[in-house]
Amino acid sequence: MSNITLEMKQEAYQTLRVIKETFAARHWFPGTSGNLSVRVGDILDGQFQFAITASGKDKSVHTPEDYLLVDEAGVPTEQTGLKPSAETLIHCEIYKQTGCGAIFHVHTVFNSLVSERYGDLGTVPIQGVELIKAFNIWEENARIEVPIVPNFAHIPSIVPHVSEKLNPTIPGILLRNHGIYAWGANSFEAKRHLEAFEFLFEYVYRMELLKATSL
Ligand SMILES: CSC[C@@H](O)[C@@H](O)C(=O)COP(=O)(O)O
Ligand SMILES: [Zn+2]
Repeated sequence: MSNITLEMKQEAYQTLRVIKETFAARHWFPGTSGNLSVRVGDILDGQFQFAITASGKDKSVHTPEDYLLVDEAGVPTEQTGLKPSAETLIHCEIYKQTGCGAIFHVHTVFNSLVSERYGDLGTVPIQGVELIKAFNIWEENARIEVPIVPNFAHIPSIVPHVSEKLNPTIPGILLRNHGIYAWGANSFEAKRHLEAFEFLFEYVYRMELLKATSL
């Protein structure tokens, strides 16, 4: 599509590169897991493009073949031998539902454990923890519920669950025993949200353990 300039594309790739390096240093991409995307340009009549990590790459290293541009259907918009992330359709759906500007997905032990622990409930309830303010929720003793959707090897089967359970006031969704998708208006906000979720999941895990061991 012609409205994306080379500069816009390069800026998006550079943004992903910096985020990727930062998260890799935290060991947030074990075993090639995780994927990152940023929208490039506006959403016009439901059409948009975003830069996304290529599938199956070692996200702890940089190569000239780490990213590509896709459209709102997840189809590459340029000639490339690269395959977009296997989970591109989840990114497409989140962009469509929220109009956000960046989406980051990581697998961590804490987000996986917590998603499994609360999987049958369908949400992770969290109340009264300061980091909830990172989601722009400022009320006293705020309570949030982070949605959890089932995980399937067949990614298109996950998408309707994301559409159904996505809560526009909570910028993240857990895939059960898989990982989290967090998003924001831009990469700065998506990073803030992801960091807050990870803090809160570790808090929930440790608090449960504390309660269980101090009985
Ligand atoms: C290698 S385990 C992780 C994958 O199955 C998947 O969940 C993931 O997050 C990365 O897939 P990718 O296609 O590289 O974006
Ligand atoms: Zn994943």
